[in-house]
Amino acid sequence: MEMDKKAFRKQMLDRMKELSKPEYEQLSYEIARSLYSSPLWLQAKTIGITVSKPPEADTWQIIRKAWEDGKRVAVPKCIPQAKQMVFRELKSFMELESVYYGLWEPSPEKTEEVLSEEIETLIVPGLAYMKNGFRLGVGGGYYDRFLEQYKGRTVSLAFELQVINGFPVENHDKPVEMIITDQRVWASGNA
Ligand SMILES: Nc1nc2c(c(=O)[nH]1)N(C=O)[C@@H](CNc1ccc(C(=O)N[C@@H](CCC(=O)O)C(=O)O)cc1)CN2
Ligand SMILES: Nc1ncnc2c1ncn2[C@@H]1O[C@H](COP(=O)(O)OP(=O)(O)OP(=O)(O)O)[C@@H](O)[C@H]1O
Repeated sequence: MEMDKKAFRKQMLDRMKELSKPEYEQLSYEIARSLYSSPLWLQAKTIGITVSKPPEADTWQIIRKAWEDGKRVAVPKCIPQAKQMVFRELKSFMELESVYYGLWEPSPEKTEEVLSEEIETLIVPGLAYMKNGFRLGVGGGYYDRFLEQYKGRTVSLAFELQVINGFPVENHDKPVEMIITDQRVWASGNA
């Protein structure tokens, strides 16, 4: 099972990497525009969001737009020993530091913690999704653990090619309410 997942993650990443830069930019832009018209975006004053690393759909432009719209942006910092995440308020990209795997995280010296209950809409990252909202993440279990106690709304952003028919789901997997792709919005009805 774990080996299956590992090979499957690599396969998904390889498929995402096949997007050309213009495709990546255009599809990311379409996903972002679709998000901006969603109540999950419009109604949230505080959003939780990761800082994307290609080939993940771009979130830098979404963070910028959130600031323009006067939203509070909370970005995760991982605590690897505990496999937990703490969200911290990002007011400038210059508050980011590169910790591992080329991921950008908020610097604890430059940012303040945002509590889970303050996040109204959480944008949940993943590599692959099923139409019913189940997702396969990068494998730390950080989001599955966070979602156990998180009470707000959830949405994932994905290229349509990441939405597939089936993959192994485990007991601890928590579906997202909605998946926004470059082509459509998949609502899970699982809220
Ligand atoms: N852009 C972005 N930021 C993100 C995530 C993401 O998916 N995308 N995350 C989404 O969760 C968190 C970071 N996730 C991580 C997941 C695993 C490992 C890690 O240490 N992996 C180990 C193997 C762990 C395992 O297989 O159980 C390794 O590769 O050695 C690190 C960070 C928070 N930030
Ligand atoms: N709620 C949880 N409690 C304890 N362990 C968990 C929980 N969620 C996940 N795990 C463990 O974390 C590891 C990674 O989980 P999994 O492969 O499901 O992550 P994932 O699908 O990539 O999701 P995520 O985006 O959360 O990392 C597994 O060893 C799993 O057993």
